[in-house]
Amino acid sequence: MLIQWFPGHMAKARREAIEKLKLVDLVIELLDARLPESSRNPLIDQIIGNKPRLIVLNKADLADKDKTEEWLEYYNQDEKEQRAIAISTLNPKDMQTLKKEVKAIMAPKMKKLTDKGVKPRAIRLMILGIPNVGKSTLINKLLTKNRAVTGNRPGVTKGQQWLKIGNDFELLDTPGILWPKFEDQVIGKKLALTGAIKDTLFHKDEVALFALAYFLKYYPGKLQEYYKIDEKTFAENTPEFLMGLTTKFGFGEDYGRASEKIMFDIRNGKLGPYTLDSVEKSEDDAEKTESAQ
Ligand SMILES: Nc1nc2c(ncn2[C@@H]2O[C@H](COP(=O)(O)OP(=O)(O)OP(=O)(O)O)[C@@H](O)[C@H]2O)c(=O)[nH]1
Repeated sequence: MLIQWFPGHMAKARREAIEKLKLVDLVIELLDARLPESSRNPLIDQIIGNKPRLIVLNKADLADKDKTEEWLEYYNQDEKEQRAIAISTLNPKDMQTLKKEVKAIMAPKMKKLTDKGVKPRAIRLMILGIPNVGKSTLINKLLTKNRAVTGNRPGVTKGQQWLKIGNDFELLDTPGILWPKFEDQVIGKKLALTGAIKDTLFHKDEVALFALAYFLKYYPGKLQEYYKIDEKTFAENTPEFLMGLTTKFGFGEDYGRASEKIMFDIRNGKLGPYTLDSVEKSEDDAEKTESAQ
């Protein structure tokens, strides 16, 4: 579901997310592993506040493994007091890892409750993230067996239901959907390329040119292999390169059609795994923001 975001939608999404947060013990902040920073909502820390959270980089099967490791190291630095894992909803084992992590984060709180004599209860969860990061897929995958709805609990009256995951967890059946970042053109192109925002917000050629420039810089071998091009075909100048590929595809001068094909191929991992955000860049940006304040 792709939404055009306007201030009214953003305010409503924020309000709804905050309402849901009140009902849960822990929030799963779902990100796209191919763009861990660009797929975060700009106000996420404010919205989640001190609520325990597990950052989950989803679609790890489509992302560059080395970069995913770097991102996990970055998010799991001790001083950040947060936990992050990478998963793919295609991998059932990853669902077990996710549950284990949630339990580990919640263990001290749950122990405190049982020490006080409170009967042990299921951990209540919700999933929160921008469009297209895989929220609905994750909900379905977590519920492979024992799909059941529990009644008589907060939330149910608000048109939501708790879904039971075994005996240990209850999950809100509707995820929190937040708006993506769009104040920055580069982030916008990354989001369009991976399908998180409508690619019609940009001219198709713009997104394809951005993608080609990125792959030429970081993953030239993937372009070479998938499009079967030799080194000579690589033009320094990306528009020229796009023109060369259009001819190679047999699309004449239809650069729009070639751009669509390139976007489709990259979005769907045809060229292999890739990551569009880098930890170093993110650290530079954080420093710039701090020094500007
Ligand atoms: N390769 C891959 N694709 C995935 C994974 N998880 C989800 N997807 C795909 O990503 C697309 C979006 O997934 P959804 O579950 O609809 O995402 P969502 O966050 O609920 O999207 P909205 O309803 O727009 O908020 C679908 O085509 C899924 O099949 C994953 O781990 N790997």
